[in-house]
Amino acid sequence: MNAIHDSFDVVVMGEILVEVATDLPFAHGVPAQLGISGDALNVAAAAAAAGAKVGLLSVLTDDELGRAIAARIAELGISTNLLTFRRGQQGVYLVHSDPHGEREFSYARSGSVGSTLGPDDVDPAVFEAAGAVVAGGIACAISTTARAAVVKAAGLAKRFVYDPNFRPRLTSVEDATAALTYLAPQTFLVTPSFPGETGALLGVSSAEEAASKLRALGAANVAVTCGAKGVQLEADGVSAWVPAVPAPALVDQTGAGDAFVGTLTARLVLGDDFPTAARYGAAASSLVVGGKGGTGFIPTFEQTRAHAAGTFVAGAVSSNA
Ligand SMILES: O=C(O)C(=O)C[C@H](O)[C@H](O)COP(=O)(O)O
Repeated sequence: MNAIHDSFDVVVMGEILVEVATDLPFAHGVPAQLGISGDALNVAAAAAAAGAKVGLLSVLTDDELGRAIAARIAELGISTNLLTFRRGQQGVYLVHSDPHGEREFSYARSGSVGSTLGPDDVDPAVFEAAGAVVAGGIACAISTTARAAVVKAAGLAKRFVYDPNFRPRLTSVEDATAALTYLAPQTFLVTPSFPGETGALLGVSSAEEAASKLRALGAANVAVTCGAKGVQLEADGVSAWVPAVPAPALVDQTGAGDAFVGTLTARLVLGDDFPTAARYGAAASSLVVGGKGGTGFIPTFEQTRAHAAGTFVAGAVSSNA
């Protein structure tokens, strides 16, 4: 066992993407902003900002670009010890945000180096020791090896957190539902979004029903994110509604769900109870939408705490990309 790896509060796994973000419909082309993102990095950045010691298991290209991405990961306060470098091509995605902050994704990632993540990359010593392990439906969708890596991690983790993150351009409803159903009994926490994922993957029409159905499938705890309204919790045997914290600025919703998951997971591992941790998650998520792209603005925990308490100064939102 490697002592460096023993003490991660949170380990996140998945593919890191180069992000091309634009306000214009793709048909109108540039201008666009370049960033480094992907669900796993967004979650890891939020967890690190929330005070957790975070490791990110991901595969990068063994070249200048891979090293530049690793430098950005370190800058976000995330350990680079779990990164692996291999020959291959870096995955890219384009995100178009409309004036209401809604987004559309398009991908160039088929066969990418990130999708070569596999079970051999999952070191049992690291995953058993972590306070929590976070993985999602995107990792399950990008390749059979990445899905096998998630399954192995779920079997090792003390607290396995699964975000279904259904992406119709990457996977079918059937496969995404199968992954969720298979993994649910091993989860400490599942974080679907309402109404999109809960309708498509669970066939339910309310957040409460989604939580009950996931509990019946074996999930220990559930947090159903309901966008700008709030979060339905079914946790520690108690149902609770956590209202959203209004966003001071709306630029791009990309990464809002991931910021919630990362902050919630970090705060739970650091000892907060579910409603408190979810309130911080909601506050972080409502600040992240003030920046463009998944990691365009990651609030510090001081900013998140102030926002959760209603004392955040709106002018403080600015890009820290
Ligand atoms: O689709 C993918 O593969 C990505 O990883 C792109 C995005 O960075 C996250 O998916 C954003 O997720 P939200 O927090 O739900 O906005």
